[in-house]
Formats: sequence, C-alpha cells, structure tokens
Amino acid sequence: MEKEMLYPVINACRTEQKLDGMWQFKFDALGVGGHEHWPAGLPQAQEIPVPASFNDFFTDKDSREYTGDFWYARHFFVPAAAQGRFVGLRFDAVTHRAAIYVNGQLIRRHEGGFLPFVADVTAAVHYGADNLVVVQGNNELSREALPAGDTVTLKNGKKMARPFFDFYNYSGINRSVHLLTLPQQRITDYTVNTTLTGDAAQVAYTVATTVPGTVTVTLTDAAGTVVAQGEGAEGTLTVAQPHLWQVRAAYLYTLTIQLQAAGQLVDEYQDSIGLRTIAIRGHQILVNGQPVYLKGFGRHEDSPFAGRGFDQNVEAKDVALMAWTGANSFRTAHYPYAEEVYQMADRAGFLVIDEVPAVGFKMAAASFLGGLDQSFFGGDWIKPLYTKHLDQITDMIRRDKNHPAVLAWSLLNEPDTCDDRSVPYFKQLFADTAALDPQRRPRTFTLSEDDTITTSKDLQFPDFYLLNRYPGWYHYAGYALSDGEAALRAELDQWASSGIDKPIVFSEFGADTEAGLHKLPSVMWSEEYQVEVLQMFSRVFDSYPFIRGEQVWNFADFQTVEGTMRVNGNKKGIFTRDRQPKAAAFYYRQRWLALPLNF
Ligand SMILES: CCCN1C[C@@H](O)[C@H](O)[C@@H](C(=O)O)C1
Repeated sequence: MEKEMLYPVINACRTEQKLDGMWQFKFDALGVGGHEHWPAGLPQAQEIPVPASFNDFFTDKDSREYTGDFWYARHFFVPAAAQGRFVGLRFDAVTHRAAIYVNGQLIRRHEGGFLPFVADVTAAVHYGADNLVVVQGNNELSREALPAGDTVTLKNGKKMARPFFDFYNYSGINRSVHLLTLPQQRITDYTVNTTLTGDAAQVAYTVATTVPGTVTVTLTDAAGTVVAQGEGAEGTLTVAQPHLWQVRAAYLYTLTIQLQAAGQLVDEYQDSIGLRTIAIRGHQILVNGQPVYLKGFGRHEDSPFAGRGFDQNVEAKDVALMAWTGANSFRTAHYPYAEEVYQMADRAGFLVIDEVPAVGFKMAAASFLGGLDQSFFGGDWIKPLYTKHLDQITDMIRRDKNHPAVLAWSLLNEPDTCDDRSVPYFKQLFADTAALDPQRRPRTFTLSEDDTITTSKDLQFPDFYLLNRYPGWYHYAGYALSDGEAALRAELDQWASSGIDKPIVFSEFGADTEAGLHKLPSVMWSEEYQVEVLQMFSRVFDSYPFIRGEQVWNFADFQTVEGTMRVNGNKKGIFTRDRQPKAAAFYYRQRWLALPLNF
C-alpha cells in the first residue's frame, strides 16, 4: 500500500517540478542492464517521450511488440534550498512494474501499472547539483499479476505478451513524473464525507500528518468566501445552504488544510471537493437523494502515438464529446485512469465507475483471445494474485476517494463467477475492501454473458450489477438480431422475477463498426448495423425499470492485439480512434439529450 497518494500541488510549503519530456530509453532483452551498471547510466540509448507508451514510436515490429525489461533515464537538478526537506520522485504510472534508481542507488520497486508511487530520494540526491534517475521497467504479463495474461517465448527467442484481455499491452512511463520537495512535517492524507441534513451539509473530515500538530481546515466557495472552518485532525464542517455537486451540474469548493507546529505554519494542502451523497436504495442509484440513470460509455486510455500515455489534449476532447452526446457517466475500463481524468470529471459533473485492472480472471476470456480453457480460480497463482489485487484496490481507493465524480468501485471485469472456487476469493475480497472507502460507495464487478442469474455463484457480493452483453455481435448477430432481443428479454425476465432488488447497469454492449462502411439494408460492420444493435438495446432498457444505466462499449475505437477478430484494434467505438463520430454518436446524442436526468 502506498503511504502518500496526495496529488502534487505547489504552494508556500510545497514545490513540484514535472520531469516530462524526452528521456533516454533502452530495451534489455538479454537482462544485462543490472550487471552492466545501467542504473548508473544507459549506454547507446535512444529517446522516448514521457508521458507515453513506448510502443508506437518504433517502425519495427520487434520493438513495438517488445516484452521484457526496458530502461529509462534522465538528469534532473535539485536546488540547494531543498536540503532538509523531503525530496521525492512521484511516478503517476509506470506499466506494469518498475525499479527506481537515483545516482546509481536502488531506491524502491513498485508493482502495478496504473497507480502512482513516490520514491523517497531525500538521502540519495546531490543538493545544488545534477542528479540521474534511472527506471528499470517491465511489461511482462502473468496469471499472478494484474492485468492477467501469459508471456510466451517464440521459437526465435523473443518474448510475446499473451493478454487475457482485449486491449493492447501498451507499456512504459505512461503518466507524468514529478520532482517533489515537501516539509518533513507534513500532511500525508485527508478524507471527506458529506451528509445532508435539512438545508445544511455536514462534511466529516480527517487529516493524516507525519507529526502531531495543530490542524486547521477551511472551506471556501467558488467565490473564495469562507463558508466553514474547523480545527483538529478530525471534525465536521457545517455548511449552511450548500451548493451541492450535481450530475452534469458540478459545483466545487476549495478545502484548505494547514498544519502548524510550534506556532509556525509547516505545511498546507488544498484540493477541490464536491458536496454530494451517493446511495443505493432498492433498484435506484441516488445522488443527493435523487435517482440517476447512467448514460455513457466504457472507455479506454488510448490514442494514436501516445498509446496509453496520458494526454490532456485527448482527455479534453473526450470530455467535450461525451458532453456533446448527452452522457453523464463512464467506467474507467479496465484500470484506474490518470488523476487528471477524475479532476475533469469532477468539474464536468460526470459520474465515474472506477475499475482496477482485475481483468482476464477467466480462462474463457483467454480462449476468447486464443488462450487456454481451464478454471482461473483453481490455479496455483490465486494466492499471490490476491495480494496484488487487494493492494491495487486499496491504492485506487486511497488515490480517488475524495473525487465527487467517483460513484462506485468496480473490483473486477468479467471474472469467472461460474466456478464455485471463485466464492472464497470474492468473499475475502469484499470483506477486505468493505471499510477502505470512508464514503462507503457501492462496490461491484462486471458480469460476462456466461455469468447469469442462474450460473453465477457470486451474485450476493455486488451492491449493484454491471452486465456485459453482446447479442447482435458475438451471438444472435446480423439478421438473427431479433433472436438476440428475445434472448436478452428472456434473461431480464429472470432477473425481474428473481426478487433481487439491486440496480442493473449495462456496462458493455455494442458492435464492431468500420467508420464509413454503409449498407442499405444493413450488414455487420456497417454504421447502419451498429445503430440497429444499439436501438435494440435501447428498446430493451426502456422496458425494465430496474435497469438504471447504459454505458455502451466503447467510447472510441482502441488498439488491441492482432487477431482475426480485430481490424487494427477494436472498432466498437461510437467515435473513431481519432475522435470522429460514427452514425451511432448522433443516435446517442438524440437519445440521451431527450432522456430526463432523474427518472
Ligand atoms: C467478452 C469480454 C467482454 N468485453 C471485454 C472488453 O474488454 C472487450 O473489448 C469487449 C469486446 O469484445 O469488444 C468484450
């Protein structure tokens, strides 16, 4: 579990410098970097941008598909004034694992390619001088790591990723790197939890610090007016006539936390927070006590050139396009996204289902992508996997817990819940994660087509259900679409008569579509057919009141492994990979803008 997850800020007590740009880069297929002293500097290196995946910058297939160790390096200067402070290097994400060296010294290792970690370099840096940071990365997949997969070795000796998931294994320093200097006596975390009482909001807060001291908390509104203050490492702020954070009508306050020691201000941290409540009541998902119907997308962090590297330009475009369609939510399929994504969702009023990369926990998925066919939860990899799974859920919640946009936590995508051996795993997971979120938001996971109300052994665990269903594509496709509608309705009739009174959200449904392919009457892969499939789902959703959301798969076309079922990636996007609309984008704009928000 990472101790310090606070997003970097610059203020009177804290400094931050981004180390983004061109870094030295070198593959290490033979694994010689360690004993050839690469931690002290990379010989004959090339250059790769950070943040970005390294894959798409190459013109040869061996490099694009490279699986194994890879090294990054760059120089950075630490001011003399930093002496006596905590000096850290914060990596927002290195996919999938990393060892960090500074001036040739191993500082730390980290496992997990989608969450931040801080390397404490206080004792390793030269002050008022130049320093060298070297990152030893690795992108190999295994059944005891997240996301799950295999790494195979070809006859020519080259390693190849064999993902049990349908997104490209983009790798590298995918998000920003920050040089932080912080007070030794500092704020390390905070929590907020809002309840609404009549015409006031009660904001319970806690503040964690490295030393006991005097903590003061100030809440100011968007105009900068102080609306509440508190003293002490925990307490409750009362906000009269609060301006609530609403779906697609966001309002953010600024929370300022100050730590004083011996009468001196030693640290300060400020963040934007939204006052809102989230609950599930029967079949309803409630925000501020009002039912909300989720309209939106399963997404990926994916774009040409940067691959899975975070690109603020792409995210700004995606937020604009989601707003244009009338969407109000998305799921971070199939891994936690960059923190800036949640900050933008906070400001835009989108609801987010936040998902860890527990994807591929089903050998059928592997066989879907050409893998094996045996029980995933019966494997001898489960014990080490569980440790990493719980660790990454813990860190995801620690990182994202204060975002008003975060509605729920998705703990897995499409695990094999038809196997009795999954039950102890889920029982332990839901017990171990029950108290991680101070706001106790709902926890869930997505159910594949195999995992139905009659076959799944784990339906007692989720607080609401996420269904991934593909009639019209993987079965009942083409002219048989009407059979697909009948089969979907038959399944939902079972849910209706089951007595289960939890909401259902459709988290995946759709059809691969080649933009610009038109056919009248329709044919699979045409834009017309994609709209027909989505219209079918809309008819069904509108027939069952316990369906409380539709998140179509996918927001945009995205890169996957090569295969007979992929045409240079997955084409189920409502938008193309360069973010241009298919006919389905106009369909959803017309449907979602006409749907009332609260119903
Ligand atoms: C069959 C697995 C469910 N779902 C997972 C998602 O990652 C894939 O992209 C999607 C698809 O096949 O388009 C299917």
